Amino acid sequence: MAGVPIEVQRLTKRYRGVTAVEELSFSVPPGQITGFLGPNGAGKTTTLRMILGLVQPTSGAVAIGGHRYRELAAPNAVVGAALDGAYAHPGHSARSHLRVHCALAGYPACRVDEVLAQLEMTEYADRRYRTYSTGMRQRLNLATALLGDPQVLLLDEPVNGLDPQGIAWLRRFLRDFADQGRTVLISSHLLAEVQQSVDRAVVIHRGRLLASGTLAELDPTRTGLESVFLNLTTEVLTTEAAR
Ligand SMILES: Nc1ncnc2c1ncn2[C@@H]1O[C@H](COP(=O)(O)OP(=O)(O)OP(=O)(O)O)[C@@H](O)[C@H]1O
Repeated sequence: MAGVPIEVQRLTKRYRGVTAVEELSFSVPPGQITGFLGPNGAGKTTTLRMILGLVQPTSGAVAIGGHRYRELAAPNAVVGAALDGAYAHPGHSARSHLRVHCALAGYPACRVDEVLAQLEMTEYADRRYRTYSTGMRQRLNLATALLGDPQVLLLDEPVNGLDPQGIAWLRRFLRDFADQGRTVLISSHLLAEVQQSVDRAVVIHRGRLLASGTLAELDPTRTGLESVFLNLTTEVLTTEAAR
């Protein structure tokens, strides 16, 4: 299958009294890792949920390979997602959790062993979830997202709670995934950490786009995305104050 890009087109989401996302547009190309960055409350999770059709936008649209999520014939085989807060039954093992998800989605049962091996989880696959470290739990979320062998991977804050080894492992995994021509979008509020893992970034603040592009475009002097972000937000605040 040719690469599957994501196009976010003027997305807006308003809750009663709160504008979570406003007129947000950006592209996520295949074959690369795109960071979706911004501080807590910037609107990252709401946007990811709108991409997945879990939250209805107030206005705007998302195209995944040219289609809306709900128009995809086999959405889980196109887009795999691990949103923050996903969890398994504490008494289940990774293997039984994956078997249930595999059966529910109608994937061949062999996907469970394939994904466990792919994510190097075989060693603890039969232990109960309640005994898992944060890193193991994150990895199970990722494994669940991969069951349908998707072309697109959306991960909400995948670096949270990982130790340096876990971050390095995830970085290698995502690079390999993107090198196969697949699409990766990972959200994070840890700009400096994620900078080392991504090819491009979409930076948002208060639901609005601050900047998007390759790392070279966003940070030509290599001062780091954190200072780029601080400069951009200072500009926004100064402009707002001058109005
Ligand atoms: N269901 C909801 N009802 C009302 N407000 C909401 C709802 N969901 C999100 N919000 C608000 O929308 C804004 C954006 O939240 P969102 O969770 O998308 O941000 P985020 O960038 O993912 O932040 P975090 O990293 O803290 O999860 C916040 O002000 C949040 O309180």
